[in-house]
Amino acid sequence: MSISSLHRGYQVLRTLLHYGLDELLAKDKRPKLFPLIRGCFFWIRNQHKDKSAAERLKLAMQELGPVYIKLGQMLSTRRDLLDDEWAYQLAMLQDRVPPFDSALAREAIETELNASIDSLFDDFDDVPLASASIAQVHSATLKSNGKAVVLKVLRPNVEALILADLQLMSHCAALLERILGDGNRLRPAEVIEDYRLTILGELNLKLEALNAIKLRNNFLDSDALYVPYIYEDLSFTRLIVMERIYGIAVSDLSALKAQGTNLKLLAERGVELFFTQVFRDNFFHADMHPGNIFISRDHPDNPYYIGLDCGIMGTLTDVDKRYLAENFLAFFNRDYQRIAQLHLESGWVSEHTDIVAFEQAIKIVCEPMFNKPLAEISFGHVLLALFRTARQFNMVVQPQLVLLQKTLLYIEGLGRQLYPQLDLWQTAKPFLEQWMAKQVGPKALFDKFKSNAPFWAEKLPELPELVYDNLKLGRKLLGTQQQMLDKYLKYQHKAHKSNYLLITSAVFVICGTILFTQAVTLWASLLCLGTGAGLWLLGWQARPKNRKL
Ligand SMILES: Nc1ncnc2c1ncn2[C@@H]1O[C@H](COP(=O)(O)OP(=O)(O)OP(=O)(O)O)[C@@H](O)[C@H]1O
Repeated sequence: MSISSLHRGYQVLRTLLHYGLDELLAKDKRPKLFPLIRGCFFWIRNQHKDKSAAERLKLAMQELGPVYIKLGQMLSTRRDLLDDEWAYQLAMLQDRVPPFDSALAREAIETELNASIDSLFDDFDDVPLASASIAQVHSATLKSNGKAVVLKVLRPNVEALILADLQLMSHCAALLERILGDGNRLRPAEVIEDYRLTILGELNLKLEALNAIKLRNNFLDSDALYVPYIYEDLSFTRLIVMERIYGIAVSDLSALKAQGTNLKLLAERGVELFFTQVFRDNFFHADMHPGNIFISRDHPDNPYYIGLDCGIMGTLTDVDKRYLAENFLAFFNRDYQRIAQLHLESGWVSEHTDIVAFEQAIKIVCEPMFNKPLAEISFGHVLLALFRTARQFNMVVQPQLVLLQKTLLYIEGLGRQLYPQLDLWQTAKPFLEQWMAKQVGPKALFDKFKSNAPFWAEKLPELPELVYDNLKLGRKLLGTQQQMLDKYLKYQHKAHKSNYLLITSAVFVICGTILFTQAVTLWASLLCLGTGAGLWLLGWQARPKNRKL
C-alpha cells in the first residue's frame, strides 16, 4: 500500500469514527485488534449521537468526497441490500462539488484537442455550466457551423484519485467480508466490484460519446427521446463536445406545469421508453438520475425527454430478456410455479433448488402485492422482490439485471412523480405481450429464418461442395470403421485360438497327472504331460499381444 493510500485510509477511519460508525460493527464481530485501533483514536468521539446511524453514514460519505458520494448514491438504489431508512438517507447525497479552475479546464481541453480553444470555438465560457465529481461542463459556440455546444472535460488527476480510493475500498470490503462471514446480506466485495466497473466506465468519455451516438441513432425517429448530437471528431477519452440543449430539468415540476406540459403523456412515454430500450434495442440508459434527464420546451402538449450522460448503459442477453418478460407475465397471472420454473430454466438459480420451497417463497412475497390495484403495482418492486427471494436460494443476481431493476424502479418513480395516476400495468403490458408474441410462434420462427437469411445466402453457392465433402468424409469414416472392425475380429479370433490351446493343454496335464498317480504306464503319463506342455506353449505364443485396436 502506498503512502497516499495509507494517508487516505487514515482520513477515512477518522471520519468514520467521528460519526460513530464503528458502533455499527456488532461487538462479537469486532476484530481482535479493534480495541487497540480504537484506543489510538481516543480523542475522536461520536459528535452526532442525536442522529440515526443512516444519517451519520450519509454525513460521513458527504465529507469523504466525490468517490464516496457516488458510492452512496449507487448504494441508495440497492434496495435489495439496504433497508428503506438507509436507502432514503443515501439517496439524499448531493454531488455538489466546487468547480475547478477554468485555466486548468482550458489546458486539459487544449491538450485533448491538440489545438487552441480559440481556433475552434467562439464564446468559450470560463464559468462552468455545471461541475460534478468527475467532469466539468463549459459552453461555447463552434466556429465551423456557429452552433451552440458544450464541452465536458474530466477533472485533472481524477483517475488517480478514484483508483486510490477504489483500492482502499477493495481492501476494506475484503476485510469486512471476512469479519461479517458467509451469509451476510450486505456483500461488501460485490458492491465495491460493481461500483468499480461503473465508475471506471464513467472515466472514459470516448466510450460515453460512442454510447450517446448509438442511443441517438436508435431514437432518431422517436417522439419520446432526443439525444444531443455528438461531435465525434472532437471527442476523446477526457473530452466530449456535443450539441447544447435547453430543456427543463425533469425534477422541476413547477416549471413543467407552468409551460402546460402534458404530464400524463410524458409519464407514459417514460415507461414506454424504458421497455423500448430494453426489449427492442437491448441498450438502455442506466444512469437515469434527475441531472441527466431534461424535458423539451417546445410543444408542451407533445413533450419528449432529452437524455444526457450515457456513461453507464446496460444490455441483456436474449435469454435474460425472454425470461424477464415471461416472469412479468407470469407474475401478473399469479402463476408462481411458472416463475420458479423460469428461474430454473434460465439458470438464474441452480437446478438443485427445491422448486416447491422456492415457489412457496415467491408466493409469500408476491401475493401481498395484489392487495393494491393492478395499476399501482411496480415492475421494479416485483423484480426486487423476486431477486431478494432468489438470493435466499443462492441466485447470484447478475450486475446487468441489478442495473435494469434500478433503472426500472427509477423510471416508475419518475412517472408517478410526474403523473400520480399513471397505470403502469396498462402502459407496459401491451408492450410485453407484443414482444413475447414476436418471440414465440410461427412468426418468430419466420423472423429467425429471415434474420439468418444473409448467412444462408452466403453459404448456398458452397452447398454442393459441402454435401460432397460430407459424403466423402462419411465414406472415409465408414472405411475407418470397417478397418477397426476387421482388427477387432482378428483379435477375437487369436484370443479364441489361444484360449482353446491353453484349456486343452490344461486337460492333458490333468489327465497325465491322474495316469501317473494311478500308476498307469509311465510312458502314457509322460506323453500326456508332454502334449499338455506343448499345447500350453502354443497357446501362450498365440495369445493376442496388443490389446489396443
Ligand atoms: N449537452 C448539454 N447541454 C446543456 N447542458 C448540459 C449538456 N450536457 C451536460 N449539461 C449540464 O451539465 C450537467 C452535468 O452533465 P453530466 O451529467 O453529463 O456530467 P457528469 O459529470 O457525468 O455528472 P454526474 O456524474 O453527476 O451525472 C448536466 O446536469 C447539465 O446541467
